[in-house]
Amino acid sequence: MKKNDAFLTTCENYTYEGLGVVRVDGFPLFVKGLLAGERAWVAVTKLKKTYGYARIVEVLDASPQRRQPSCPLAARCGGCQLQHMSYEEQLRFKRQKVQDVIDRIAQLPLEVRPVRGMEIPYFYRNKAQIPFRMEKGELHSGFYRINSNDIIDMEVCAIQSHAINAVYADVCRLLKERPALWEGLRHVLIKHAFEGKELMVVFISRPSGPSAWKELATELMRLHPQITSVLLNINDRSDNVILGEEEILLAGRAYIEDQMEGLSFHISAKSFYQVNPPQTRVLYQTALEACGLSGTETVLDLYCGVGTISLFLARHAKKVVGIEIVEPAIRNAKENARRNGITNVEFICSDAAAYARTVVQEGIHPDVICVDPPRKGCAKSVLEDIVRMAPKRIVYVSCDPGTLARDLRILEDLGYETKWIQPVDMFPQTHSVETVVLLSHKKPDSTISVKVEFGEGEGKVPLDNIAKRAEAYKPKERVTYKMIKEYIEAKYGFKVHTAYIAEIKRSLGLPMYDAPNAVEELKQPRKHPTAEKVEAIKDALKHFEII
Ligand SMILES: C[S@@+](CC[C@H](N)C(=O)[O-])C[C@H]1O[C@@H](n2cnc3c(N)ncnc32)[C@H](O)[C@@H]1O
Repeated sequence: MKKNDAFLTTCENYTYEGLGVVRVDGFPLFVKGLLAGERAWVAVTKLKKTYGYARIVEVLDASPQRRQPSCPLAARCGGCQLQHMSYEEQLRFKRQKVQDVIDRIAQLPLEVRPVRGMEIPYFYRNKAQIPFRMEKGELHSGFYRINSNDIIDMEVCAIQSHAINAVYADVCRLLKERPALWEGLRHVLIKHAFEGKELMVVFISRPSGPSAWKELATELMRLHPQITSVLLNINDRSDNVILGEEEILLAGRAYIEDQMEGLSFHISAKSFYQVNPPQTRVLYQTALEACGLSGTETVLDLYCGVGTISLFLARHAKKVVGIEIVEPAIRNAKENARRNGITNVEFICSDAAAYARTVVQEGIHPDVICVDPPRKGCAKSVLEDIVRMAPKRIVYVSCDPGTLARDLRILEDLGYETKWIQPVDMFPQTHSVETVVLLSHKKPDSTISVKVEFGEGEGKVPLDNIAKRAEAYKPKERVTYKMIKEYIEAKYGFKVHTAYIAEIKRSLGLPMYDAPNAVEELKQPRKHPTAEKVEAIKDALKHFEII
């Protein structure tokens, strides 16, 4: 087989990212836009040792699940990957995606429940982060082209809320009239509180005086009275981190206010808030069901963001403690508790791992532990400390099935049994899926291998041992850039530059080693990795247990 060879073949199923999978004499080819069951002519575009990529030349038998994408940019934009699939097929694909990792990585004999989908799977996003760039004297904005850093000019997005689309249109128009602001502009972030009917606009720029921005903010608020917060965020970093440290309030207040299920929330520019409001209710309802609260339980909510799940659960529990690493999010969470008159909740700004360690050392045993970590999942030490706390239930909310499956395997081995797995579609039209899992203590006759008593004396583990064990989890082998590059090439089929790996490591605050071929001065400005490469590098860093 070689590049451009064409084959008549039938699509069997999908990859993790939703590409169609065909086999030619057993050799797998991944085809963008091809649906399961479709017979098509495909032409090879790229070949690797064990797999390849192909493009559709002609679909002969189109699937009844094929749809005309409602967004004209769908084929080029990296934002949505599944607009060519009916929504029913998207849900089927997502369930299978979770099932595959449960079978393969978690190795659990469990059937994943059907995905809880939404009624109208468009215009649902309450947050847009749009890159802006000046090129050849013109201002461009939109989304990144698939596998690239190029911007595709976008006017309307099919998954952002209508209000965000309307504000974005005026932001573009007003910016085009003010070329003095173009040079430093990097991104515009727009957040929309659906129930609160408020909007926040954040201009993210290199260092820039606020006066011209203030004038723009005033004009924007005049056009859209629902905008109650306009900020200038200063970001002079050279990596892919979107928001900088410094924030200047241009107009209104520094947060917006939203409501959900009778609770009200303050959301600031930097705090995490679920992006699909109708489905957030479904997600939290599912988490509540998993917690099985009767009103007498103490609950630990690790990775709590602005405290939404904590406050949601507090109405059904005796006490909830929420842990979050981002300081402004914890400030919002405390304010949210106060404003909602909820007194049985406490919020603590801490790294989840450090807090879990303290709870174990103090011998506290919450009845239920809920975790909702970022995509990288929970560190192994967090899972072990959770098990040491011996809760009756663990509720795991996850936005990455791969890391979820890895963590479920660890918890299973430590004595916690997965009871059910419920995916919820928080991101229609994209290949991402959220999942809620209930785990509970295995029956008394089964072994819990890490439940130990701490302290001095026979049969007890001295507290010093914890630190020693934590040390043992650090990667033992010095992982080289070459190993990271080889892993990425084998898994993703593309190469990444050493400088990109270094950039991501730096942005994550990881230790840097001397690069033997580093140069003092660059001949040309350094390029930045595409979003896809950033993900691949982070995945490799996770694989080698560097993060
Ligand atoms: C997926 S969000 C969940 C937020 C919240 N549960 C919600 O539904 O809105 C993950 C949160 O974990 C926080 N986080 C990331 N790393 C953390 C760490 N090491 N310790 C504590 N919180 C962390 C992030 O800031 C983010 O708010």
